[in-house]
Amino acid sequence: MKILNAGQIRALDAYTIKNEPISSADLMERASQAFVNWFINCFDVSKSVSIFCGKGNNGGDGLAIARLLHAKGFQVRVFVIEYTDKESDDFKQNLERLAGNLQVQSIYESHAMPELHSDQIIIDALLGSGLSRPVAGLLGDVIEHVNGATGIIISIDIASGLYVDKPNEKSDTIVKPDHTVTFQLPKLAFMMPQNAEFTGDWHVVDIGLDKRFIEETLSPYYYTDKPAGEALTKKRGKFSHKGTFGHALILAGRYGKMGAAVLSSRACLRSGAGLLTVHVPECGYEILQISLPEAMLSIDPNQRNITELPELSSYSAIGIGPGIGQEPLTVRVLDELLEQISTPLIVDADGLNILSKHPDLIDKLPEKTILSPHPKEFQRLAGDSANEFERLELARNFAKKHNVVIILKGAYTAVILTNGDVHFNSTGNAGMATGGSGDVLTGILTALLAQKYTPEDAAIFGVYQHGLAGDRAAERKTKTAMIASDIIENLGW
Ligand SMILES: NC(=O)C1=CN([C@@H]2O[C@H](COP(=O)(O)OP(=O)(O)OC[C@H]3O[C@@H](n4cnc5c(N)ncnc54)[C@H](O)[C@@H]3O)[C@@H](O)[C@H]2O)[C@@H](O)CC1
Ligand SMILES: Nc1ncnc2c1ncn2[C@@H]1O[C@H](COP(=O)(O)OP(=O)(O)O)[C@@H](O)[C@H]1O
Ligand SMILES: [K+]
Repeated sequence: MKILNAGQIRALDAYTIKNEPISSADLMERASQAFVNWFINCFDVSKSVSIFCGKGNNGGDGLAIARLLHAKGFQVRVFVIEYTDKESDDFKQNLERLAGNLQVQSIYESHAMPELHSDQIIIDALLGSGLSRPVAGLLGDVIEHVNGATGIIISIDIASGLYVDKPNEKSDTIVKPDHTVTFQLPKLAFMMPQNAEFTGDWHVVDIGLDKRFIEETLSPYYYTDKPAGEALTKKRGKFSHKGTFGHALILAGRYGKMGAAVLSSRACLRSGAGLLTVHVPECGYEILQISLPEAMLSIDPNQRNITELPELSSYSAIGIGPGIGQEPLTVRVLDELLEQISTPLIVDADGLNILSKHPDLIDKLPEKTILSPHPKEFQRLAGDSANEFERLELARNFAKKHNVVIILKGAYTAVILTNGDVHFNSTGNAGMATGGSGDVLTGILTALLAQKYTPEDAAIFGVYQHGLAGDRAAERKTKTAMIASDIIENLGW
């Protein structure tokens, strides 16, 4: 799924109206109907509804939704906020259509806010994708009032006050919805952790905007939903043998951190690698042999740390980093690896921390190396950013400059390709915020690279499957109780 900016969404609306063709009022009706279909799936008529409308098209949606919900038997109150004389045509038309059906209450002043009971559902139709400046005055007071209510809040298209595609100031007044029901495409703002309280759970409803226009509109932002994720699955051929699926090498673990080696290695085998060799310090010998008999070992001469690079010629992909520490001899191993490697590579965890401390090594990264930092590791690698939009730009520039694939981990993990395209992941949950989850991802990615997925596909697909396994684990164990091993146990495609 593509993610478009506010200007492109406007153009998409206009194109659909002109080319379908459909009147703008009918398109609004279709959007409102799509919202109502979602709504009646979630709530029954025992709930009463209060709808707060602005005077643009988002407000127009609110009025149309009021009429449609009223017709379904819901008890509906409609409030129009009189912050301006300017009204959109479709707003006006829907206001007229309400007359006789429902009484509209105007709010002129901040001290005259309606009472909101906890069993009421509040629909926020104040401002949508047309937001052009921070909310102030009466509208701001209405938003504060709505945010102070205890009932469920649902924003139409986007929370009022939230920009579609650029950062808000911390001081901005923005609705804090429990749900956002957004039209046609997810919005860039929803991907940013800083906006979590301004999106709630968000749901995309199809309003029939022009598919070809979406396809042909250039955007660097994509959302890896189920169809996009599943499209990358490679089938295992009937006559395949273990040689078909590559021989992965993982360099991981040191004294006290051997779990990282076990987790990444097990995840690698569970992700379909034909063969796996794990290079570990001597202290890892028994641990690995006993916990993961399917893996072969390459034993470092050093008891506690990785200090020597194994011979690389038999491997088809390499993963390095989980739990390796940053001892000088380990740094040298990474340096030698970068000099010698001729296969796809993923660098994670301490591997990334080493790169941060030795930036000369960044220039040695083979093209399309995958780097998988969490936010802190990325900050060490690329520096500070004022907000998450800026961080994303920093990561896009880093990926382009160094010709690497970056996996910026977190909720909606961003996979950033060497051309700067960003694929936000749709799977995963907060139960994955537990030690070792990242090591599991390293193993998955090493396995996919060994199976000849391109680095781009490996990153998008691996992140998607990692999150999906996390979702299955959360369902079986709960988000609280799940641990990284549960993610591995739920891998499979
Ligand atoms: N035909 C269409 O274009 C469709 C539009 N739809 C709805 O229309 C919305 C976009 O409509 P609009 O472009 O009218 O945008 P809004 O409803 O967000 O309103 C924009 C208006 O508010 C003003 N405004 C912007 N920021 C303000 C602020 N901080 N304080 C006060 N006024 C402010 C603008 O100057 C403009 O007049 C979408 O979010 C969606 O809800 C849907 O009905 C689908 C179809
Ligand atoms: N709230 C969340 N929602 C979705 N995924 C998450 C969330 N928190 C963490 N994750 C995922 O879990 C993994 C954690 O990786 P990382 O921080 O490297 O963990 P560790 O270093 O403990 O292995 C990442 O893939 C990240 O995307
Ligand atoms: K809204």
